[in-house]
Amino acid sequence: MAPQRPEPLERLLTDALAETPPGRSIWVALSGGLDSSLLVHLASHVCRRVGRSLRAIHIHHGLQTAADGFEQHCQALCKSLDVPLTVVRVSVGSSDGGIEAAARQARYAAFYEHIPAGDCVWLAQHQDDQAETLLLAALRGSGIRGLAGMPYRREAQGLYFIRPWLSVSRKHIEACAHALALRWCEDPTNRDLAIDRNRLRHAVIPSLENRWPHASEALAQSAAHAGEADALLGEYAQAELDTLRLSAECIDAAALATRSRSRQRLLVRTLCQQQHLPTPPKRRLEALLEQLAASVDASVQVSWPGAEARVWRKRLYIMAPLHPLPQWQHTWGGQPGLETPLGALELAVSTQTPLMLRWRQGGEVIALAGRGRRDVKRLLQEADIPPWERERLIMVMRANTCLGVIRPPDRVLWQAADISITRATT
Ligand SMILES: Nc1ncnc2c1ncn2[C@@H]1O[C@H](COP(=O)(O)OP(=O)(O)OP(=O)(O)O)[C@@H](O)[C@H]1O
Repeated sequence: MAPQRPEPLERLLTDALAETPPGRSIWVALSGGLDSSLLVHLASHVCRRVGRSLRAIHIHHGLQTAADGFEQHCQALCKSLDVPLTVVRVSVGSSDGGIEAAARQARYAAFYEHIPAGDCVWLAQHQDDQAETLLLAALRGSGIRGLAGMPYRREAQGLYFIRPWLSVSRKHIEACAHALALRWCEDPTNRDLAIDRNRLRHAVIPSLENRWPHASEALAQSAAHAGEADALLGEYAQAELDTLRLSAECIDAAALATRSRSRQRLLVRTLCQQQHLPTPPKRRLEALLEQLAASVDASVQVSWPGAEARVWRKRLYIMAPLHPLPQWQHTWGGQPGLETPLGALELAVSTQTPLMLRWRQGGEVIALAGRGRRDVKRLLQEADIPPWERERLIMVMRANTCLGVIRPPDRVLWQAADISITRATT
């Protein structure tokens, strides 16, 4: 392997710095493997040169006996570079995707918990990792989002994740590490061919490269094209959803039903992504689309893990699954921040006598200013509140008199003439 100079890799780090908000720290996600060990090494030079704050974070998964050795290596490396290191021990639970996916989940949860919002995390994945990710997605039958592989830059839960070396080959990184006589830890599981990614890395891709020497580069390039197409579709879908939106909660199902099937699929998936909900599996999605044009009175519900969709009065609602409500009622002195099963009630009311809060039971009547005594049921129908929400309203009661109807956490639907319920923030 011909030794490589590190300058091109350092230049990519300088480019990545431009993507990092000024005044915020950069954190190298340091596994202790070759790539991230080289990343923290070169990042320490680049950041020192331009006076940016650099830190490293190592997640100790505790999954293998070698894990302690990884931590010691990270400690020694960061000490030699004078880079502050945070080590987080996590316990890896179970996941449908196997132990690898569970470790990844635990790792990201640790990033979100231990890195301040607004900071930037640098990951050491490179072109060959991207090629593997694309092939894995294709073998799962993924759509364009999966085929886009890993993004260069992504924002999640207030953190910025950047992969500065996504366009660099593994060979180049390895040659640089050797040229610098760098030390790193070899993960013994990297050789385990029972793991899909390892099989691609050690058996499938080398065989492809025998015939097509630039196979990894070409696959990574395809992922980049798919990423661009995905982003573009996202922009179109976003603009179209804006025209279909009827309120913060729903879009026009009748208008959606007039679009082509492929457009409907894109719009429903984008709607889910906007709400940070999982997208429906193929069959569930088709079942939902079949029912988009249901009659006004029909009430359609299609569920999938982590989300559900409802069509009601020709409107499409997509939401997190509604869990059954527990038995609950509570005495309220009128102060904001009262914890309810649906979150903290951010409302206040000045009252001499304590009020009782409870779920709607039916039969409540409220005396409204200028409108007299009204059935809450009738008011809910007139206000077009969807049926599933009608059961999740909080009634403000004094003895048997209904004084207010609240949609948690802070929307007062109606209040009686002799009371004033206000938002705590105003
Ligand atoms: N235990 C960990 N602690 C902190 N960051 C990690 C850890 N494991 C992985 N990462 C980050 O996620 C990236 C991708 O993980 P992956 O498992 O593909 O890498 P690796 O082969 O373990 O390590 P390397 O990329 O350093 O050779 C790593 O480059 C690293 O930046």
